[in-house]
Amino acid sequence: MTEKTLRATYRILDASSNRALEGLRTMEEWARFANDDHEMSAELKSIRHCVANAVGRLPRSTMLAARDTPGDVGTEITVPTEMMRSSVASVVAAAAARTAQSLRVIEEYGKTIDGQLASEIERARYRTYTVAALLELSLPADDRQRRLAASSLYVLVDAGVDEAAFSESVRGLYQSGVDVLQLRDRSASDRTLLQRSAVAALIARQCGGLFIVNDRADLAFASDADGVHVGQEELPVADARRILGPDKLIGLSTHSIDQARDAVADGADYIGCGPVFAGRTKTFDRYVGPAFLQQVSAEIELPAFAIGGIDLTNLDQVTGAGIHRVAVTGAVRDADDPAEAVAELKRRLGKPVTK
Ligand SMILES: Cc1ncc(COP(=O)(O)OP(=O)(O)O)c(N)n1
Ligand SMILES: Cc1ncsc1CCOP(=O)(O)O
Ligand SMILES: [Mg+2]
Repeated sequence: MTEKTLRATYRILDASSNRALEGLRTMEEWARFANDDHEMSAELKSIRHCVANAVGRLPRSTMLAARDTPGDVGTEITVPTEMMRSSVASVVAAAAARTAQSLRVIEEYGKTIDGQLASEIERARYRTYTVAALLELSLPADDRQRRLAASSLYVLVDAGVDEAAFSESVRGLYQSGVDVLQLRDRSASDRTLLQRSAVAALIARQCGGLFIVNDRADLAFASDADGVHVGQEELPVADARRILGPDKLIGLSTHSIDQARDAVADGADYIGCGPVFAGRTKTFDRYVGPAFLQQVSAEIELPAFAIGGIDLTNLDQVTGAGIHRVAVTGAVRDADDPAEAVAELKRRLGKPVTK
């Protein structure tokens, strides 16, 4: 191994051992000071010492000489969301991932220098997988994802005639059982959409519902909505994610199984599937029908909301295709008693099959 290669290898081993030890310590602090879990704390401390002892087999002066933090280009490479942790669950999850990745790096590059080091690190890595899983499971799931998984009725509304009427309608819909509400209004100005979204986001939090802005990730961000819904021709999921970060919801419209598969690959949190039937709100050249829903139900693990012309007269065709989540507009907007329509839709949908 050339001098240059050896130095680079020690530099990698130095950086990765620091990263692994920091990740283990981050997990250990929660197990110790939040969970008061003696067994988990002791295991994480033991792993940390095993890693330190294994890395101690390497010449420390050589490792330190290879360190060059000012010259580390990686310190300049940032992604918008890496400085964002909206929950302790995401802190612990990030520490667990960072630790596992770093231990794998030490193990692989360590094999070129000291096989005993590599095997000791391998054992530490397997122990880390186990304790990290237990620690993550001890934390409340990110509430937004949990509420999304439990959602079955999603209603799209417009901005209404004024803020007071909009607020009253939104609160009434959540209180009657709507799980997810989306503001979709092409006729409203940005200012109106922002103001309505901020109000709806607040009411959603008060009522335990989710609030989504249609199309506009910027407005979703500015109003602190729970997320954004984008179509195939709008901002790609990855770009919406850069704006909203890892803990907001991004929904994507899908019209084919390939688009649904792409939505999973692109990191969408849920999908809209349609338009299923002809409806009263938006017209299309073609309708996907229940057959597309059957394909999604058979294959796609993301929460999938059927949309397009769905109401109580055809809901059985949706649930019969295996989809127990729907997004509607007219079925509630045009009902004589919207609250009763919501209650009946929820009753007919039952508890969603949590995917
Ligand atoms: C839940 C849900 N599903 C689908 C859509 C349709 O979105 P899109 O295809 O972008 O069309 P517009 O709603 O923007 O006209 C949706 N909004 N919500
Ligand atoms: C926005 C949208 N995208 C596909 S169908 C649709 C309209 C849904 O409204 P309705 O439930 O009244 O058909
Ligand atoms: Mg759209």
